[in-house]
Amino acid sequence: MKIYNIALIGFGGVNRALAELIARKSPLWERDLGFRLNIVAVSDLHLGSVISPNGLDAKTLVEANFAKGGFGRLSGGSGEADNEAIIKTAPADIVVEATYTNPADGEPAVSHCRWALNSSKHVVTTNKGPVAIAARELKALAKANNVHFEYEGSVMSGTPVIRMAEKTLAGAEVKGFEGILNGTSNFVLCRMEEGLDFASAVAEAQALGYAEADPTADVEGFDVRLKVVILANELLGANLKPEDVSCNGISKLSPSDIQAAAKAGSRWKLVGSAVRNADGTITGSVAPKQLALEHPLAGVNGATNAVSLNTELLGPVTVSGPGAGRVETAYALLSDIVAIHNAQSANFAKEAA
Ligand SMILES: NC(=O)C1=CN([C@@H]2O[C@H](COP(=O)(O)OP(=O)(O)OC[C@H]3O[C@@H](n4cnc5c(N)ncnc54)[C@H](O)[C@@H]3O)[C@@H](O)[C@H]2O)C=CC1
Ligand SMILES: N[C@@H](CC=O)C(=O)O
Repeated sequence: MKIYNIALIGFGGVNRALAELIARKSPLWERDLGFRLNIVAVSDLHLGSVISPNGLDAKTLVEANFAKGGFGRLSGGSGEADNEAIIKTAPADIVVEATYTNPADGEPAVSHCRWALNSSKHVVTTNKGPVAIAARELKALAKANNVHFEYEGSVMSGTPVIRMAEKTLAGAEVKGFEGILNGTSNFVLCRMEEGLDFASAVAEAQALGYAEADPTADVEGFDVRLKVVILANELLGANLKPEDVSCNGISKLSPSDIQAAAKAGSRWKLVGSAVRNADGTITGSVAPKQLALEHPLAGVNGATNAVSLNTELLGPVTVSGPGAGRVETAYALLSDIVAIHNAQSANFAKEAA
């Protein structure tokens, strides 16, 4: 049985959900996926850090109600989050980066990824900052160190988009895309259609684990802008930076705008898109759009996301599924680890042949 030692950087909603899944699903994963995940270190700004070379019990980690600095009470623990030491020295095969997304410069997560890759540890992350801002550098670093940098959860949480488009649609020639790429803002728009006020709808999205640490990123479109950059760079071969993508959010939409759209047989949606122009340049944008009810994105509700990829050979291909949520996003981390495991198993098989 293959065992992957993992270090969790950030122990908020997503990484905690991954630990919960490890506690509940390990026997199933051993049987169906052929590996076991062993948590050897955790570091969190609020809780501190802990290394345990033999592994920490996932159930205990999740169930213990740690106070601020609480990891300091554990054997091998400290009340401070010493991310750099944890990432560089913990006996981990895989670093799971799920600290907060910084839309400005991606830090400190970019550094977390660099430290891990330079220590020849694989990185799986749901953090959009390092992917949107430093993917080229981090992919090159991963290649140089013969490890993987995987980030399926950075767009549409656990719903497969990046790997699906790259692997399953290889050769179909993606020319552009448009989608609903933020669960919080879509949830807020839907709740406002039901009569809730903006602030209460945002508070609900926070309670459900959909929103960013600072929900301004959700409602002002900054989060979608990062996702447009990620998809454009991955699927269209662009080299966009966040500041290249025009960005408007939903915070200026009033309840009367929303009611007026309903009367006119349409709905407001926050749409992220990118297109390859005739001269080969790529243009990306984020903007609220009033979509007729017949539009394929108009019926997408709550924290569900959807993206239509416009391909040369198939026309539009639309993927829809959860765009946010703790367990849904933890699943993306598992899917990244499965991808690493499958690639490694294929390599071993090739070497053995
Ligand atoms: N929750 C969701 O639905 C989704 C989240 N993501 C991304 O996944 C990441 C994690 O999301 P959540 O767990 O929901 O966020 P969260 O806010 O619940 O947890 C983040 C955790 O990271 C810790 N943290 C912050 N800065 C740190 C640092 N410098 N060092 C160590 N720990 C630090 C915080 O104390 C907190 O416990 C974020 O980047 C988010 O944008 C991506 C897709 C969906
Ligand atoms: N806050 C984000 C989480 C996923 O990226 C969202 O609401 O979509």
